[in-house]
Amino acid sequence: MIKFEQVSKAYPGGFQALNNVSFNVEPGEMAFLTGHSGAGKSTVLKLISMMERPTAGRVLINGHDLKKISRKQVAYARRDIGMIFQDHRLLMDRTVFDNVALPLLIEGYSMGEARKRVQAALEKVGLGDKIRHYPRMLSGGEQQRVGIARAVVNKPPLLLADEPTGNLDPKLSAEIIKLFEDFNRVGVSVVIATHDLGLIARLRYRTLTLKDGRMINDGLVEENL
Ligand SMILES: Nc1ncnc2c1ncn2[C@@H]1O[C@H](COP(=O)(O)OP(=O)(O)OP(=O)(O)O)[C@@H](O)[C@H]1O
Repeated sequence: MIKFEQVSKAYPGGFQALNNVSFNVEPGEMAFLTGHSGAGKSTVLKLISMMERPTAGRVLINGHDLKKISRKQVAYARRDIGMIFQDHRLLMDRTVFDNVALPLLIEGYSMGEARKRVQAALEKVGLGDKIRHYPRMLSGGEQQRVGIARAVVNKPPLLLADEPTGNLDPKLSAEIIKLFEDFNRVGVSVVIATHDLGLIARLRYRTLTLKDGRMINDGLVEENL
């Protein structure tokens, strides 16, 4: 699903955010990506989602070398990736429906089809009765769920989450992780970047650990601690 081959990334100005990073994520796998602040977690996610390009090495998604995807093709290729952010990035002056429908309407779905799919996505995240609400009427955990519904509404095979539980207490965090597990159980590949080691220690998932831009460990979390 995801393959990094000796990937390095230097940002303009010369800062080396990633140094010779190699790893694979198999189709249907769920993995955590961890490391200290500034270790390079977000950079890995940005390279997968084509928001940044590597300065060396290759990133492959489903066998496609992302270097060969032109800027024009990026939006099309991104449809296979659902992104979830810590700050959820919802449009606060739009309803839950408008927020979740956005990727579908951009893709050209009819309003009728969008309505069906948005309702189904909201039901999967437990918010079937909140379609007409505005995000500010929802709790932080519920807002994060709307962000997840928006990420999954067009059924991408890959979900990338950047600190999805960063603003939530442990109980709500566990509920959000459970949602990712539900999607993973039906075959979606999931990569979650987090520095919450307590959260991942309770779960037995593969953990990729970055330190100063290098991959220092790739295994179950017990091996990392
Ligand atoms: N656009 C950019 N331009 C220059 N430097 C950048 C840019 N984006 C990130 N960096 C630097 O690259 C390094 C890695 O950043 P990255 O966001 O990948 O880390 P992270 O592990 O996700 O950190 P955090 O947990 O704090 O979000 C940091 O030192 C950061 O300052």
